[in-house]
Order: sequence, then C-alpha cells, then structure tokens
Amino acid sequence: MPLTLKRIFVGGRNLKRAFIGKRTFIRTSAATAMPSSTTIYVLGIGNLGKFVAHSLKRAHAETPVTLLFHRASLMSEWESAGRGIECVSLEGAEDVPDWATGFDVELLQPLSPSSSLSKEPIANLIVASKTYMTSAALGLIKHRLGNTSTVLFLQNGMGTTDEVSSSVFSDPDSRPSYWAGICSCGVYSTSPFSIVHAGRGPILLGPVVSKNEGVIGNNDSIKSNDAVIQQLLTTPTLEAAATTAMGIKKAQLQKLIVNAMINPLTAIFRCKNGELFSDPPRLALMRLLLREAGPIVRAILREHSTTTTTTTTTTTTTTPPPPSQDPADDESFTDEGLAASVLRVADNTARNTSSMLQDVLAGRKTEIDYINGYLVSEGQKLGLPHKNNATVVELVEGKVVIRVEDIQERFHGA
Ligand SMILES: CC(C)(CO)C(=O)C(=O)O
Repeated sequence: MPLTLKRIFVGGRNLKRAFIGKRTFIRTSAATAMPSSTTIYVLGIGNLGKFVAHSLKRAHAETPVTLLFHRASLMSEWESAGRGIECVSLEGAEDVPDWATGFDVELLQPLSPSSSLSKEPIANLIVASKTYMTSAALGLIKHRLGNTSTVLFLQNGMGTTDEVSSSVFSDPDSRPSYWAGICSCGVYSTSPFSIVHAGRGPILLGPVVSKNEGVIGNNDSIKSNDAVIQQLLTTPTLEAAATTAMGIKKAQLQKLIVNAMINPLTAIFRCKNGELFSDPPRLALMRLLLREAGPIVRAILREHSTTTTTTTTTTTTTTPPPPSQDPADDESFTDEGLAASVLRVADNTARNTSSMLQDVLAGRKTEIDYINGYLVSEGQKLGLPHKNNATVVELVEGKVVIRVEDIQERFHGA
C-alpha cells in the first residue's frame, strides 16, 4: 500500500459511519500493520478473563487474541509463565493441564514517560476486569474504541455499563455497542496465568439496553455476526448461547441476587458458601434482605421491558414477550423463586469461598458497591426500601465480622 493512501479501520462494518476526518481511525502510514478486525482484546486477566482467553485460543488458534495488562509487573509474570495460559479441567478424565499460547500482550500504562502506547483501533473487547476498575481501565483505551466496536462485559454485579456510558463514552454517537455475559461455570486461579476449570456451566450473552437510550451504541451494528460474539458462540468449552436484551437482563438480575445474598453474608459470617444457610437465623436474614431486593429487581425488570419492546433490533433475539406480559410476573422472580435460586447456587458451590470473602481475607477492595450497593442506589431511585442492604454494604466495607446473635441488633425487622 502506498504510504499516502488512507485506510479506514472500521471492522468491516458501518463503513459510512466511520469517523472519517474526525477520529484517529485513519492512518497515513503503511509502517504499522493494519489491525485485524478479528483481533479480540481481553481486559482483566482474572479467573474469567483467563478462562475465556484460553478457551478462545484453543478453539480458534487463528484468531488473534491480545491480553491487556493494567500493571507492568504482569509483563514479567507473563514471561515467567512461558507466555501462555494453563487450564486444568476437573471435568476431564485426568487433570492434565491444557496449555494455550500464541497470545499478544499489551500494557495499558506506559512503562516510562517516553514509552509509547498502542493506538490500534479495537473492534472487539471483552471486559473481565473487577467492576470498580472498569471505567478507569476503559478510559485508557477509549480513543481506540468507537461506535463500530463491540464491548462485552463479563463481570459480577451491575452498574458498570451505565457508569462507563456517563464517564467514558458520554457521547452516544461514538459509543461502542455493549453486550453482557453471565457465566455459571466455576473457575479459580492457582497462579497469575494458571486456572482450574472446576465446574461446567454455560455463558449467556445478550445485548445491553440502557434505561434512557435503548440499545447502547448503534442499533444497526448489534448483530449476531459481531466477531467477538460469533467466536464465543463457536467455542465449545464456553458453552455460550445468545439471548435477547430481556433474556440477559433477567440473567444479570438473577445473578445479582445470588451474589447479593451469598457474597456479603459469607464475608460477614466468614464461612464457605455451603455453610451459610444451614443456620436458620442466617437463612431468615437472607429472606429479610430479599424482601427489599425482590421488589427492586422486579421494578427494574418492568422498567426494562418498556425500553426493550420499543428499541431492540438485534438479530440474535428470539421473539420478545408481548408488551402486556409483565416480565416481573415470572415465577423465578418472586421472592420465593429468587430464594430458591440463591439456595441452589449455595448448594452447588458449597465448597467455594465466595469471591467477596476471598477479597476481604486478602485485604483487597470488594465489589460490594456493584452488588448490594447497586440494589441500594436503584432502591433510592425507585423509592423502594433498601435499608438492610445498605447495612450489608456498611458491614462489608468496614470488614466487620458478626455473630448470629448480633443479627437482630444490626438488621431492621430481623
Ligand atoms: C456464585 C458465587 C457466589 C460462587 O462463589 C460467586 O459468583 C462468587 O463467589 O462471586
């Protein structure tokens, strides 16, 4: 290609809507290789980030996968790990580690003031970072993302997409398309680049709809042929399936409730998931918290159904429910239905130390603001009771440990 010829990197989509003359997506030099629109970037190399990156590479060796590191020390850890991700599956006949290599890695922060960072446009991004780091991390690469990019959020908790829209991509016209994924598999890390796939479970993927603006990003660019979604759907170990905007919202809210009940209570009572509800007062406390959380998630669903029925245009959708059908009437969203799913997950993950208890024990920041904190802020906006969930947030933030005998004194109506 002649040096002066302009090339536009638009991921093969929405050519007319590319940022010609307006954005850095136009290059005038052939010195830098043209980025492949099929490159999948992974931000956040925690349990899920490693699992997805490993699975993608094993299923699609030809797909370029770039791991985005947020701290410099990860570079040397990556070298020590042999530049690969190791996964042991407890589901197989033998626990033989499976090794995936061929990744590219990139540092998000400059190593020194003189070092330069990549400016390659990013068409496909999987965000698997901790919720509280998301906006800051995306802020570092926002110039590489545009309205032809797809960003898939694979995280615990809720609220990051709204936060990212207001603090990182505040202009709706240049905002990427958002997808969310809810994973029910069990994965834990044994070293910076080694994981154990301890329990199989599907990943559900669906387009994100914002309260005020309908489907986030370009409605017409949300298609099942988004490269990152396609690749995930054809990666066997992920057991991924696509759903509607309403389907993913329901899955997110159900997971939110599970995390809002199991994670903080295991942190406050310092116990494994399976021990939590064997104690009747702790079971009663969970039901008390659900009396606030249930009405809040049902109200969110109702609000969401009015948005999605008017705006969703994804090609991966199944038929949306008729407008007259209230999604919050779904039996799995009654307080009883929600309690049953919390108990089922606690039982299925009985030997787990919840991620929040792990964070508390390691002296790390927790994701409480995006779990019970999200319920509290939505409760405030909706004018619904949320006091006991606010107490949970305070106890976790204060790293407080309580006994069963303290429940009555701490919680209203216990
Ligand atoms: C499902 C559960 C509670 C399993 O431990 C989890 O997602 C977590 O710990 O964050």
